[in-house]
Amino acid sequence: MSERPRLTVLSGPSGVGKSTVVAHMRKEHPEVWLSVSATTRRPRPGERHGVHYFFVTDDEMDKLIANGELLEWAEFAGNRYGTPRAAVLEHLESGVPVLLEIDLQGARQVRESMSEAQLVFLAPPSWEELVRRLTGRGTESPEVIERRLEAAKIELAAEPEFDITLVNTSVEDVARELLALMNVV
Ligand SMILES: Nc1ncnc2c1ncn2[C@@H]1O[C@H](COP(=O)(O)OP(=O)(O)OP(=O)(O)O)[C@@H](O)[C@H]1O
Ligand SMILES: Nc1nc2c(ncn2[C@@H]2O[C@H](COP(=O)(O)O)[C@@H](O)[C@H]2O)c(=O)[nH]1
Repeated sequence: MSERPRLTVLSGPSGVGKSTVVAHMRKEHPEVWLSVSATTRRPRPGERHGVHYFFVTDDEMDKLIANGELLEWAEFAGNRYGTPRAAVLEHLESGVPVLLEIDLQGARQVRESMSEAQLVFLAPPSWEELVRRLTGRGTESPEVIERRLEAAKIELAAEPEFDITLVNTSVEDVARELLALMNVV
């Protein structure tokens, strides 16, 4: 019987490059299963329901929370986000390496409920580069960027809570390091 893999959580400030790194990693290693979160945020152009997120209404999110269907959930910059519990547990049970890409509040909840999880913090090379990336992505209004940068200050201060920090200078390097941490390569 294969050993149950560890759950890996990837967190870090908005715009640091989490999705970019994960997409790069999964191009070469599609066997890594990335949890699809539920969110009340509106889809960005190109985002698809069930692929990037499950886009839900406030009422639907209320029900997911009330029914205990989320492993963790948090409010981030004006929207709610949560990880569907059942799919995560099923994939771990079947021996698949599982990755969650979630915020600091979610990472803290996972640490409480699944102590075997490894928590990885993705840090920017500098504050200026983080601002450049978040602004340069062009997906958020100036007001939302401001909220996300306020959250980023709190997230950066929480870095010591994580098991390991990777600095996202090179997408390729970080993707390789993450795969090694997940025992995939
Ligand atoms: N190593 C890198 N060097 C330069 N630009 C990068 C790097 N990694 C990511 N980027 C760019 O930074 C921007 C933000 O990346 P991405 O959307 O992956 O961030 P994120 O951490 O997933 O953000 P969020 O938490 O808001 O979803 C994108 O435009 C991406 O192309
Ligand atoms: N606690 C959770 N945080 C999540 C989840 N899914 C995504 N996120 C985090 O939210 C912010 C914003 O994401 P965006 O797609 O709107 O840019 C980012 O830090 C994500 O990692 C989740 O299920 N739970």
